[in-house]
Amino acid sequence: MNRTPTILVAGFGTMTGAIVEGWLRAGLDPASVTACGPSPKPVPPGMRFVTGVPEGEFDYLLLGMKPQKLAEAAPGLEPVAGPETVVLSVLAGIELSTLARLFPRAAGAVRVMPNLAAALGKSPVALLAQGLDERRREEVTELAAALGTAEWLADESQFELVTALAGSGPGFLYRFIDALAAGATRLGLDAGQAQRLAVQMVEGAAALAAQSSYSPAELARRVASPGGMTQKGLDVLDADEALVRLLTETLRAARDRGREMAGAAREEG
Ligand SMILES: NC(=O)C1=CN([C@@H]2O[C@H](COP(=O)(O)OP(=O)(O)OC[C@H]3O[C@@H](n4cnc5c(N)ncnc54)[C@H](O)[C@@H]3O)[C@@H](O)[C@H]2O)C=CC1
Ligand SMILES: O=C(O)[C@@H]1CCC=N1
Repeated sequence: MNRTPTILVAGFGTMTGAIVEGWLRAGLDPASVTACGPSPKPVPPGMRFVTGVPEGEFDYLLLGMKPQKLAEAAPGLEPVAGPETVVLSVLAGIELSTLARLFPRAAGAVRVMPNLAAALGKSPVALLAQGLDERRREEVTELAAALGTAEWLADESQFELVTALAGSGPGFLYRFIDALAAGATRLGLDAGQAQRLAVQMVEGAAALAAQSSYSPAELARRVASPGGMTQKGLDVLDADEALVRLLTETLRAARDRGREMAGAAREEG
């Protein structure tokens, strides 16, 4: 990065905490990050927390409160979002037009959708922007890349679906891991051992999928020896496309809730 940008995090919670952890891990100076909110929160060494809204200008205002709290918080934050400030929002279901309405003087607005693996620099980071010049777009890409893999979207209509996949996705995967362990426990394995085996298996399998030249479908085929055990299990998941149908409905439900929240925020304007 050509400069160390100053960042105000409004709403220092689970997600923005993971983002800041990822940035610090990537070498960002903690003194360049300030967090603010209604009540004091512990922050990493070298970083500042201000109760309320601090004075001054920041290169970025990162919004991290619950989407339903934005309308209440925005008027107090607007004074810090001047013509040099880019608003970054991880808020599910808050559209660029809502951000532009609430922060009309800002240099631009970016929807950023990571997940909690941002803390490890291993999150996909979906991005969609309005009003950014090329220099700020490059800087935003670098800030996102420090958290994992930056992925610019061209079309806001896909954003809630991408949120369901990349943002909510870890929640679904954790449920899957839990279900694997629960299934093994029901079949007789010790619960703690089942959970350890399931987590270690997923860690290795995901790492392999991420670096392999084979697609996940091909990797599954390579695990399943013809006439062997894995194929019998896959047959259960594949019967009537059971798993694909279940996950399509899972993503649809999450996406539709995002659209609902977007509609509610639009109507508040
Ligand atoms: N948890 C996750 O995995 C992900 C969350 N997100 C988004 O991140 C946002 C926050 O979610 P979490 O971190 O899970 O929630 P959280 O409850 O952990 O964090 C929210 C923070 O906002 C603060 N806050 C409340 N009212 C405020 C106000 N008026 N001004 C400033 N700060 C205020 C709270 O004190 C809290 O620290 C949501 O909008 C969500 O859509 C996005 C992607 C993934
Ligand atoms: O559950 C939510 O609404 C947020 C969005 C993605 C992950 N958590």
